[in-house]
Amino acid sequence: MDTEADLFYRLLPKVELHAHLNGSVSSETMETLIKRKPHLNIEHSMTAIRRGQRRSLDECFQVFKVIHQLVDSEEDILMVAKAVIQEFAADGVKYLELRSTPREVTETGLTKQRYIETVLEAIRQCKQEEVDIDVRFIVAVDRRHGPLVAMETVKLAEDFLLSSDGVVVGLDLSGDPTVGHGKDLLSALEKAKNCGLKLALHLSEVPSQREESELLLNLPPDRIGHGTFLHPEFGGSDSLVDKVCKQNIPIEMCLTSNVKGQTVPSYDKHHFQYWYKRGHPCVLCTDDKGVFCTDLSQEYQLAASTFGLTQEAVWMLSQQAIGYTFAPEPIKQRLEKKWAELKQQILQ
Ligand SMILES: CC(C)=CCNc1ncnc2c1ncn2[C@@H]1O[C@H](COP(=O)(O)O)[C@@H](O)[C@H]1O
Ligand SMILES: [Zn+2]
Repeated sequence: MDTEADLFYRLLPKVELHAHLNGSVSSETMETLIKRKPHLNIEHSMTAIRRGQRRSLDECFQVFKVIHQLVDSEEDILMVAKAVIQEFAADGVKYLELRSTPREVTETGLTKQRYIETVLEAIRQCKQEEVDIDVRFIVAVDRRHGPLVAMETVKLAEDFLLSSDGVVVGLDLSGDPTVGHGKDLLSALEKAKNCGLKLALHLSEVPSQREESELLLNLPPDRIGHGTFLHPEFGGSDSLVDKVCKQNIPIEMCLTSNVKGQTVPSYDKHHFQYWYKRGHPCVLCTDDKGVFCTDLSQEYQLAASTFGLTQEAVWMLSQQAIGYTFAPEPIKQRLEKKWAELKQQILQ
């Protein structure tokens, strides 16, 4: 049962800006998928990292391979996307930017175009069913697939930017950070930026990406995912920190993901502290709520208890996130209004 403190975090209106679709599948939905495909012999323990468990980055990426086997048709994607949106709404998320890598699967006839269309259909159905959440979509580029695929994905994202009635807002760069180099993807990312797609890039998620981060920060991205190793105490550099600060680029922080994926040794050592203290734009996110068995309320609660944030400070954190969304100005104003209306009821 929820305690009073839990209730505050659940009722707190929240903005989620860093959520990978296939990493966000809940254990309930996973049960359904596993039952649908018994021949794959997949057990639940292969798709989630539970409380107290830690995995290497490599092992974490193996988990996505398993999930991708379970989610490989239009029917699966529609079900998974609708469930994920409904779960975020039930957790008090009022605005969600969902991201996903379009895939093609020959056996099921899935194409990258249909993949995106199906996610957009899920968003449309949730809106029609009056789920209390505004959802936008960020098309993801998996760095492992190299420059040609990246360019193809950008073209697809550009088409949807023009035809999706404002639902497709940006481009993500993600995938195993130890594979490939950002320099090979620069021209695709530049093209995306030039055509009006906002850029949300995973940056310095692992050590030894200084050179790549310098290059990508020159674009510059509109938001940074993780940015764990940007600052000098974590092996980054003053020049990287300067660039991020001068351009005031918001950083998406995913505490549990970083602790369970072992890029950060413990919650209290998380780089959230470094940036938050400087007054830099920080936004708390889940990354992969299904894989890491968390939700956004829990991430806010963890940040508050670890770093001693008052409820007022937590409220500010969630409200400021509105400013870091890729939503157009009228939507931001609508969200500001919603936060103002809820403030008196929730913040005592
Ligand atoms: C391994 C670990 C600690 C994960 C958290 N950090 C991550 N870093 C980079 N890319 C990611 C991460 N989590 C999810 N992704 C990307 O999101 C994909 C899953 O969601 P989707 O299929 O795009 O819908 C993964 O295959 C991967 O490309
Ligand atoms: Zn991520």
